[in-house]
Amino acid sequence: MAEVRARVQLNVGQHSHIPAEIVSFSGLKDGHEHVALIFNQADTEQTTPLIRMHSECLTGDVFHSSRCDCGEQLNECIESMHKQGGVLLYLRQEGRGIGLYNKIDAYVLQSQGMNTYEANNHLGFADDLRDFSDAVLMLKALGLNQVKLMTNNPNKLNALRDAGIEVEAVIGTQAHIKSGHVGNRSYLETKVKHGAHMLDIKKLSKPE
Ligand SMILES: Nc1nc2c(ncn2[C@@H]2O[C@H](COP(=O)(O)OP(=O)(O)OP(=O)(O)O)[C@@H](O)[C@H]2O)c(=O)[nH]1
Ligand SMILES: [Zn+2]
Repeated sequence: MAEVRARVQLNVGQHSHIPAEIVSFSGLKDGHEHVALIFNQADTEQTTPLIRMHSECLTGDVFHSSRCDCGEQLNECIESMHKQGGVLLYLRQEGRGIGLYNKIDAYVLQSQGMNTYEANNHLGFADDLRDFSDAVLMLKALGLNQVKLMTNNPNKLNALRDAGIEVEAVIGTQAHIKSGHVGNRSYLETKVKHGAHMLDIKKLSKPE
């Protein structure tokens, strides 16, 4: 069982204009400082709030790197939750759980032609090391057993359903495509073809 440790107001978003609360927890299992952002008090005011489990991506979330779509997904999520309320779980699972330095090593291999999963495997890691059990503990600590989930990743849906959280709807995020030599098009295509992601592949293969 995890519990809310502290909850405090702050404004977020690209212009610090979106009111939210940040929540810390006690009793999480994996030793990382995961946090929740709550919009419009959705945890107490809504029976089935929109939620997102967002895995940390320093390069994408902070620097808006061309190699992925994480920062754009994060902004899209914050804007949606500003409008309709929601709970954003920001999970400290950098690089699908392999950590930042290993992710940079994987990028080196991707620059040499491997795809994102091959690079992980070449470094001795599974395709995806993430475990969403702390996310489930966070939802339960907030009293949430019934949600709408914002994702394109079927593993996240399965993780919640397996833990007894009722997922009433899955809302995909948009395809945020960046072209060019170190763009994210082939990264997103690989996630669709080999990772069963539910992104619209036609949009990805369409020339700009
Ligand atoms: N190992 C590795 N991790 C990456 C790479 N590109 C992005 N990541 C990480 O992948 C994770 C992406 O997380 P999420 O945004 O939750 O995404 P997702 O599994 O694609 O699912 P949704 O965005 O919910 O559809 C972050 O932890 C990133 O740091 C890469 O090339 N290699
Ligand atoms: Zn990223």
